[in-house]
This record gives sequence, C-alpha cells and structure tokens, in this order.
Amino acid sequence: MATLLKHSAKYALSGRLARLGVHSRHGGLQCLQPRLLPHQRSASTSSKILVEMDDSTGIAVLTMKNPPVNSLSLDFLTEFSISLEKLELDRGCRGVILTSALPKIFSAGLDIMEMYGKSPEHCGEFWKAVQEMWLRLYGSSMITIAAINGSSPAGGCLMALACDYRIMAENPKYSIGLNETQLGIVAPFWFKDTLVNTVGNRAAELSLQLGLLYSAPDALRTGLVDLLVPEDKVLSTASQTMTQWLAIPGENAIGSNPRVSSS
Ligand SMILES: CCCCC/C=C\C/C=C\C=C\CC(=O)SCCNC(=O)CCNC(=O)[C@H](O)C(C)(C)COP(=O)(O)OP(=O)(O)OC[C@H]1O[C@@H](n2cnc3c(N)ncnc32)[C@H](O)[C@@H]1OP(=O)(O)O
Repeated sequence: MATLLKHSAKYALSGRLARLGVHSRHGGLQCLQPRLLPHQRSASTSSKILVEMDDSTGIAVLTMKNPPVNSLSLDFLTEFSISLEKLELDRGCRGVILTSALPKIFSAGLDIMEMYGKSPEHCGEFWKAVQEMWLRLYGSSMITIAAINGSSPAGGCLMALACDYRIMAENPKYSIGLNETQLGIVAPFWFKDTLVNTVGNRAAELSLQLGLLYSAPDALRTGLVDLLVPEDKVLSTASQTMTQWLAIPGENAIGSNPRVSSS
C-alpha cells in the first residue's frame, strides 16, 4: 500500500483534466438528457457526470452517468473530483445533490477492472483518485446531500456516507453498505472512520466485520441513511431538504460541520 501511495503522490489532477477534456458540453449519452427546470441557468456535462446548477437557489445537482453501474473508474473519479472542485470554487454554489442517472443503481463502488492486472503506477493513480474523491466530498464546504436512487455497495456507500445527509428510495430491492469483508477485502481505515462517524462504534463494528448490505428500511434503522421516500420523490425531497439546510441562519449548517470547521 505504501508503494501504491508513493506512486500516486506523483500524480497531478490537472494533467488528468487535460487528458480527459471533461468540459465538453456535448459529451455524454444521448439517452441521458439534462433535466433543466425553467429557472435553471446552467448545465455542464462531461462524459460521465452531469452538473445542473440553479443560480437562483445556489443548488447544484451532480448526476452520475457511467453505465452500466456507475462504477468508480479512474476516468469517472477524475471527472467527479473536477466537477466538485469547480462547484467548490463557484461562490454561487452552496449545496450539491449527488444522484444517479441509472435505473436501480446509485453506484457499484470501485471499478473492479481498475484493480485487476494493472501496473503499480496505474494502481497508485487509481487509489489516489479514490482518496481524492472522498477528500473532496467529505471535506466540502458546501452542503452535500446524497439522493440514493438505487443500490450502493462498498465504494458507492462510501460516497453517500461522505455527504452531509442521505435520502434513499424505499425500494426493498435496493441495498447499501460497506460489504468489503464479504468480498474478501478489508475496508481501508478511512472507510471505517466515515462509517463510525455516521452510525457509531457498535453498529460500525457489526457492519464492517460481517460485511453487511442493508435493505433500505434496515439502513434507516441503523442510521446509515437519514430518510426513506418513494422512489419518484428522492430528488424532489433532496431539493426541499437542501433548501431547509441552506435557510439555516448565517450559513451555520455549513459552518457547524465538524469535518470542515475546527471551531
Ligand atoms: C488499485 C489499488 C487498490 C488498493 C486497494 C486496497 C484496498 C481497497 C479495499 C477495499 C475497497 C473496496 C471498495 C469497493 O468499492 S470494491 C467494489 C465492490 N463493489 C461490488 O462488489 C459491486 C458488485 N456489483 C454488484 O453487486 C451488482 O453488479 C450491482 C448490485 C451493483 C448491480 O446489479 P445488477 O444485477 O443490476 O447488474 P450486474 O449484472 O450485476 O452488473 C452489470 C454489469 O456491471 C458490471 N459491474 C458490476 N459491478 C461492477 C464494479 N464494481 N466494477 C466494474 N464492473 C462492475 C458487471 O460485471 C456487469 O458487467 P457485464 O457482465 O454486463 O459486462
């Protein structure tokens, strides 16, 4: 792991941006159209991420569109981090809703093909991109809400956990959890810490040691998600919740985030 991290330290995000050319407004899949509302003013899309910014509310919707399962490949993670960085730098953006364009899947977690038969350099690059995604999301100074409209195992669950609030579709077929143990791997310590911070020590111990994947109702009971709503209400509820959070006086909902504020 130390070797992997050393390799990864040499890697520059800006270089990946240049290679990917992620700012094309015309990239992406034809079946995945922006859902612009009349009062929304801007949308930008790269091949795997769609960002719709509503300038009147300061709320952006970041939609993952990496078929078939929104796996976290190096290209996807790079586009994701760049999109989030752009929103972070946009003073008009105060909140980000993270969701999926794919039916039934929020994210399948790390792209397994990125970890199989690849060079140490590639593995280092990939692992750095995973860490960067988490750092950007977990340390964001914007309010972040995960609108979980499908299953979300392992790294997909980590993404949701890195947000301030989680709203999940109450579909009994969807599951979420850090199930690494069941895959024969140990969840990295920062996966564990993120889970502990959300559900507490005992629930995290059980969850990690058994590699549990929770149904939506069980995820709510455990505190892994904060709210269940009908599937067609996930995004609208996320939007309403965001509006409430952003209305907290003095932007204290942002300033009180223990992850980004030391006071
Ligand atoms: C490189 C250095 C790394 C160092 C690492 C050190 C420590 C790391 C430790 C742990 C970190 C782990 C975090 C992870 O996230 S690991 C990934 C875990 N994720 C999974 O195991 C998810 C597996 N997938 C599923 O459970 C189901 O696919 C899912 C519920 C998401 C969807 O089910 P559905 O029935 O709809 O679809 P499928 O037919 O199963 O899949 C369709 C298609 O997608 C491919 N696929 C699924 N998951 C992944 C994935 N994670 N990565 C890549 N590809 C994936 C699947 O193979 C199918 O492909 P095809 O057969 O149609 O070609």
